[in-house]
Amino acid sequence: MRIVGLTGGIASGKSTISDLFRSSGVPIVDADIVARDVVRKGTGGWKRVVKAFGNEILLENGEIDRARLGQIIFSDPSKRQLLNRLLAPYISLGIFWGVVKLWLKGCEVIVLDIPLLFEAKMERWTKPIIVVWVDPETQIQRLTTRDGCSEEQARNRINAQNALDWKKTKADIVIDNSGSMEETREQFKKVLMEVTRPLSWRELCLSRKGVTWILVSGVVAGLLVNKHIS
Ligand SMILES: CC(C)(COP(=O)(O)OP(=O)(O)OC[C@H]1O[C@@H](n2cnc3c(N)ncnc32)[C@H](O)[C@@H]1O)[C@@H](O)C(=O)NCCC(=O)NCCS
Ligand SMILES: Nc1ncnc2c1ncn2[C@@H]1O[C@H](COP(=O)(O)OP(=O)(O)OP(=O)(O)O)[C@@H](O)[C@H]1O
Repeated sequence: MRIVGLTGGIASGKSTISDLFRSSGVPIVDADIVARDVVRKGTGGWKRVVKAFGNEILLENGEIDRARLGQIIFSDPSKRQLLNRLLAPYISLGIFWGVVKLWLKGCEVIVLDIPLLFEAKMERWTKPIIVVWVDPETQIQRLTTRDGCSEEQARNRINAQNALDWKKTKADIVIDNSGSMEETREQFKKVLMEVTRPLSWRELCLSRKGVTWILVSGVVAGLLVNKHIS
């Protein structure tokens, strides 16, 4: 199985690239969705977050007020570290289950869309690593437009992550998403070809097909040896 890492900065275009993968038939495990699921009302993650941040981060229906929690953690690094510490085990487990489910289905190439891939030190589990990059002005402009936040809020959010230029140096593949969607789609075509090239032996051995093949070969070899001895 090939586990491709997809990361970047906030509003650099990860979801946009994820959507292109999905519509090309490549399944995605989306860490933002996992992170939402693990804090649904009544879950273990929800209890931990409410205990640490108090009832003032709850909406009337008892769900977490994400906008409120976002304001708190993106303006206070110690609170952000606390939230990250509280949720990291739940998010990692959720991502792991996402991978297991796709493995059981027999998927051979999957993409993990993880904004904090490097920060959470998960990059060692993925190859290749794709970084979606944008220039700083475009990033601020897209973030303020999409989330309706001020430039200062946008900068706080950007600074809450490792620098995008640094992430770019750690990438196997860089998608420059600073231009038009058309330009991004053109780059994506090449990336898709690279990502869906035939699996290496190692990747094949890790896939469901490979594991089944190894098990069947082992059993057949065992039977033959047994027959030969007796
Ligand atoms: C703070 C929260 C409630 C804000 O929710 P909101 O719906 O406004 O944003 P959303 O979850 O869609 O995240 C948007 C983007 O913010 C960035 N981001 C989210 N959490 C963090 C964080 N702890 N540190 C740095 N950047 C973050 C990511 O780029 C993400 O794609 C939420 O982001 C959250 O629970 N974050 C902690 C969990 C986490 O680490 N998520 C990232 C998954 S790896
Ligand atoms: N090439 C592009 N041209 C114009 N707008 C774009 C382009 N790529 C993405 N956008 C827009 O920029 C915004 C951010 O993109 P997207 O949501 O894909 O980023 P993201 O990295 O997934 O964000 P987050 O980190 O918050 O999850 C969205 O409003 C999206 O429609």
